[in-house]
Amino acid sequence: MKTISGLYTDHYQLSMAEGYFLAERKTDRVTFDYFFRRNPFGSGFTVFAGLQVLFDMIEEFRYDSDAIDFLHQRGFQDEFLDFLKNFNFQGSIYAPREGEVVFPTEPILSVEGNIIEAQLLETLLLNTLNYQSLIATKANRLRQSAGNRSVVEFGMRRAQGWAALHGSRAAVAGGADSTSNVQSAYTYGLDSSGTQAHSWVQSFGDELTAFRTFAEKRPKNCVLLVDTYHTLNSGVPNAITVAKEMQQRGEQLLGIRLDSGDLAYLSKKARTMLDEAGLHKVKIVASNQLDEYLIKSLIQQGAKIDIFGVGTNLITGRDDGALDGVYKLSAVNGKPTIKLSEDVAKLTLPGRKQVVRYYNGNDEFFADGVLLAEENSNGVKTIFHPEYPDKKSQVEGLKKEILTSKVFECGKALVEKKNIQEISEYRSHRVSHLADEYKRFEYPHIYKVGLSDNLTQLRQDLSSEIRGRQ
Ligand SMILES: Nc1ncnc2c1ncn2[C@@H]1O[C@H](COP(=O)(O)OP(=O)(O)OP(=O)(O)O)[C@@H](O)[C@H]1O
Ligand SMILES: O=P(O)(O)OC[C@H]1O[C@H](OP(=O)(O)OP(=O)(O)O)[C@H](O)[C@@H]1O
Ligand SMILES: O=C(O)c1cccnc1
Repeated sequence: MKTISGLYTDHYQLSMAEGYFLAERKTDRVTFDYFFRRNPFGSGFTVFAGLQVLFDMIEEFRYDSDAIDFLHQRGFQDEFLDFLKNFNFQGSIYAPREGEVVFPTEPILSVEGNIIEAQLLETLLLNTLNYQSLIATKANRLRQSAGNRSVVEFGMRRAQGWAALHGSRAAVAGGADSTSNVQSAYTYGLDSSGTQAHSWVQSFGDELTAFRTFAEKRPKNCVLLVDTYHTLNSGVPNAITVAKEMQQRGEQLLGIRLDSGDLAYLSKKARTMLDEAGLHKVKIVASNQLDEYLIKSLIQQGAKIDIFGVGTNLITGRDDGALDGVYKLSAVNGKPTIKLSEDVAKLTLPGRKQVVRYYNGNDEFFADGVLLAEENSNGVKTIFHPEYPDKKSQVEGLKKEILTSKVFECGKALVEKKNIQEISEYRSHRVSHLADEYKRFEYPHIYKVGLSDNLTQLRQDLSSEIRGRQ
């Protein structure tokens, strides 16, 4: 299958691009903002992920002769197609680092460029950032539940097709330790790991022979699946026999895997049996429709599980099909623009903006302020609720940082590429700056995102001006 990055878009983006070109607007300068309106999974925050993948894809965003022929057949005009032949994105992108903790309403990322290049990027950008941020947020919840135990992503077989390639990467960025997805591990430098399936045991018929053969042929990182016939009567005893044989050869059985039944009960029993056989180092892996709530419950039940394998619920972002991130036009040729809505929550934020993060006295994140780009953040004393401006927070004198900076310019990323481990560490470090109330799974405290006075005023003025014209 040949994919052409420039065609990785919705048809209407190309229709508009052609329209802008033919209307001689190709030099118009615009700003688009990426933001979402609701944290997924009822979370108190979202983990921003996918940025480096987006950069790689933008750097390759081109139209080769096959793409041009294809668009020609679909009725796009020669003049526009000649323009596309030389297309490459030359705009700028402002964003936080991948792995940042982000919140609804704030413009997480802004694209500045000519109207055609900024428009053509929309679908690719939303497709990449929405899905990876969704999965990274889910993985972070699993990480929170699992504490210092390991989490392995097992979901490729249940993913929405090729989404698994990005999903596994986002899972590791969000806090999983490794993945079963070999393609994603290869593409993105992730740790891959795995155990064995029931088919291995079934193919031998005799469980002991199955375990023994696996251990003899693949002694390194050997994990035996113990629930094909009877976990406590045959699986664990046979694994113990093989573990002892391995010990005699100077080898170490890494673990056993439980994949059905009461995982708390079975893991405790299995741990006792392994310990009584002196096999304290053999780890217990558990899988079977796990999620962050089940992992929390298993730990509360005293389950003796060292490694959680999580598939379906992680890679599909259950129970949220998507992060609702959108890409909205906020300025044209230096002039702020707004999209009106009867629903105040859906009014867009006009103009070029910056996001400032404020800290409280305990070095925890206190609130985020959305300011106009030209504002001096030192002059901003108060931020106002985006829907109810009567609600405000004082931010004068608080420690602060500018969250977004220029990260892409003239067709190239400006920031050094981080490996997935570094992205995950950054996420972990940033999450540690959030107070526990925001990390609660049920009804977390709502983090404050406020607008500066100037931005509130600009939004109000523009809305009134446009409504006055209707
Ligand atoms: N101690 C426990 N507390 C809460 N939930 C558990 C516990 N043990 C297992 N579960 C979960 O209960 C669900 C059903 O487990 P069960 O063993 O019935 O699975 P199953 O899919 O029917 O088994 P099989 O794979 O053999 O068909 C799974 O999601 C499993 O993770
Ligand atoms: O349950 P998940 O979180 O999605 O994790 C992945 C599942 O995939 C494998 O099972 P498989 O697909 O072979 O079938 P099974 O569930 O019937 O064991 C594995 O044994 C896990 O049970
Ligand atoms: O390695 C495993 O045990 C594994 C991998 C994918 C799905 N289920 C289990």
